[in-house]
Amino acid sequence: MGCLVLLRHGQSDWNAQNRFTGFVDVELSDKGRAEAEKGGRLMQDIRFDRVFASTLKRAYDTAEIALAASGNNEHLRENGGWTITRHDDLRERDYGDLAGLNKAETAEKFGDEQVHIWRRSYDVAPPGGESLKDVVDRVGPYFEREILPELQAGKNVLVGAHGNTVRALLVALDIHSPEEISSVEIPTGVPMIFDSENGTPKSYRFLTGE
Ligand SMILES: O=C(O)[C@@H](CO)OP(=O)(O)O
Repeated sequence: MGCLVLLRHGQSDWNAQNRFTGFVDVELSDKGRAEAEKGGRLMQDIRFDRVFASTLKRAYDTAEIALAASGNNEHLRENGGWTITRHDDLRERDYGDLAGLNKAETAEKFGDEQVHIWRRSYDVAPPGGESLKDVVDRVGPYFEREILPELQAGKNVLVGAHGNTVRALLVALDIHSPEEISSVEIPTGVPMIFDSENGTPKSYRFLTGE
């Protein structure tokens, strides 16, 4: 079994502004680029065979910055870029009508409880968007079809992901239950390395360098 690392993107401009982002293709902030570099340095011992990312630039930019900073993955450079398999199924949860709104202002308007339900419930979707369960239903099958066979073939795999796609994968892999996942928060730019059992990833730890 190869090694799996999930990497939530570094801080984005809209994370810094506390805005719902979802499918909107925003840039990394300077802090986010620095987080991606630090994450890459912490992965200096891992030589990846395959890299996957969402089609949103904050995810693949983070993966590229981290690969460059790792110093151990030059074989993945191609034509001035990097060999990364990008797919829409790995995008952040669609926040629908909330995309672009400030989270604190939205909580003032609709109440903290309603905003918490939109952000962290398992099966309630924000207006016009996806619930976490919807994300499990698109990320889980993609993982099983495209990523798991690579791990089972002994390949080391990096996935440039998003907060809610990581949370969805932790449910899809049965590492956290739908109840537990509502209180799980994923830090930006910190690699998550998985241990496997019986051919599937079963537990994880954050690589913080501490
Ligand atoms: O806005 C978003 O797309 C996500 C991740 O930044 O937010 P939240 O953590 O509130 O689900």
